[in-house]
Amino acid sequence: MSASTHAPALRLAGLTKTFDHKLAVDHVDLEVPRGSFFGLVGPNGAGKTTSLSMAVGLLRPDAGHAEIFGHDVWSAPERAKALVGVLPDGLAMPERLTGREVLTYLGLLRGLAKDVVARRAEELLAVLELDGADKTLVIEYSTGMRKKIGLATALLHAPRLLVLDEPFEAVDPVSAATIKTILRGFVAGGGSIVLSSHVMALVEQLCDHVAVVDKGRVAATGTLDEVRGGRSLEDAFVGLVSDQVSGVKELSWLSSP
Ligand SMILES: Nc1ncnc2c1ncn2[C@@H]1O[C@H](COP(=O)(O)OP(=O)(O)OP(=O)(O)O)[C@@H](O)[C@H]1O
Repeated sequence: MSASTHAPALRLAGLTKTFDHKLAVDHVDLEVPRGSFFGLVGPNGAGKTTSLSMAVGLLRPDAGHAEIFGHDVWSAPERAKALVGVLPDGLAMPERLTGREVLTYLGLLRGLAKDVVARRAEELLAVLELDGADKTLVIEYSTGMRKKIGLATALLHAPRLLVLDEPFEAVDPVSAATIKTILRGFVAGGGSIVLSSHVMALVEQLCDHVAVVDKGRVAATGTLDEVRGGRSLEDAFVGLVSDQVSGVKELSWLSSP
């Protein structure tokens, strides 16, 4: 499946979503350049997961568009979804299958040849250090193992864009280093990545572009250096969402008498 020549890897235009009269995402515009490693950061409840879910066709927006390499996620879903690998928040997995069975099932569902699925599943399980758990059912996986098998399912069909919601959450440092190497290699090979994270140091380490989302809106976006403006990303982030930080009251009853 080819990607349209000049379009960005991901383009969000006016994406909006309301839940029960509460505006969760408010006219979000965002461009993820091809070949970029793009970090999405924001406070709890800022609208990151909702935006990413709409971006990849998991949640229908109330208004706006999402395009993956120029293919509209809602009017051309087959083209768009062939080009993207997704690690959603709280990924639902077939719990009574082993990791290898999950990969085989999803690979065949994607239309990959049986031998291709078998080879890639073998490599992914080995690289993500899940081969030891090959006989283990997903229901017995730890949270970190679930993240890793989720990442494997996102990579299986060799997408050109990865959209990863908190890929490092609950992942141990050794596995995190492995995942970082895989993701850097993916970008070095011409792929594009959007990931959300609360860990600023990790975003600074990996990403070349960043967007800060706050209260359903994009508060800042650009290259990492543009958004940081000579500060650490954490300081820039806190500066952009500072009304929440300055409003924190001390819990006097926690102090020793
Ligand atoms: N299915 C839903 N039903 C009702 N409200 C929702 C639903 N999903 C999200 N929301 C609300 O939308 C807002 C944005 O939530 P979202 O999960 O997108 O934020 P987030 O930036 O990903 O947060 P976090 O960093 O805590 O994961 C929040 O106020 C949340 O309570």
